Amino acid sequence: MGKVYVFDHPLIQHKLTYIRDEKTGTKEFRELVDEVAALMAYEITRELPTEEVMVKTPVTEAKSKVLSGKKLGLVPILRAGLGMTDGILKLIPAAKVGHVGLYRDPETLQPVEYYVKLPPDIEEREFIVIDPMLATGGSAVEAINSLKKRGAKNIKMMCLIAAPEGVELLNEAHPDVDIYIAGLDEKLNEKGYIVPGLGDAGDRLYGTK
Ligand SMILES: O=P(O)(O)OC[C@H]1O[C@H](OP(=O)(O)OP(=O)(O)O)[C@H](O)[C@@H]1O
Ligand SMILES: O=c1cc[nH]c(=O)[nH]1
Ligand SMILES: [Mg+2]
Repeated sequence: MGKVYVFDHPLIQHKLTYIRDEKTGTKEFRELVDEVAALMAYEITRELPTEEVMVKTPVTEAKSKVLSGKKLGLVPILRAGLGMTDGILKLIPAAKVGHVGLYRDPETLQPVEYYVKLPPDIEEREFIVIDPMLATGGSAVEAINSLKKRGAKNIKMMCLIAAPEGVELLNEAHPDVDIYIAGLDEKLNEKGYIVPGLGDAGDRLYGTK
């Protein structure tokens, strides 16, 4: 069974409150999503392997650690996942970025795939799939199906807000995938929106309706 981590860091929780607030406009919403994504990336990368190198300081030579060159791939689910990508890249600028384009059919709530482009070396790469919203879980399951079909073996899922229904579906479909969340909410409403949630993440990021 995949592990589920809910980040209770005060800065993440503080910013998430303003992301949820309906009074927060597009510009501030985008900035806050970017900031929370960076803070989450800081927590997620805690276990990255390091190696010792020698460095010459102005005082002496010393052994010091650097990241040991693990191949990382970020995979935002279009559109809304794009809103978190730059924040993560600020901390991990060498990560490659793939894209999976999916939209959720408003009637059936089923994901419809329209685009996939991934970086090379899929089998050795560690992927982080990014989407602010894990609602029914259908989009995340489909995006990860798409990655696995192309050879991906090591995948994490990162989202701002999840519904219990989405966590359960993702855990069932992909028990090897750990899930990282800023807020685990109460439920879905009859239209498949997360309650209390933040509304439609894509629309709030890009000012569409
Ligand atoms: O867990 P699910 O029930 O599948 O719902 C979550 C999906 O819905 C939203 O995307 P949307 O379909 O609105 O596309 P968009 O990002 O282009 O707005 C969201 O960004 C997720 O991808
Ligand atoms: O609450 C939700 C559910 C799906 N997609 C969103 O953007 N918001
Ligand atoms: Mg949307």
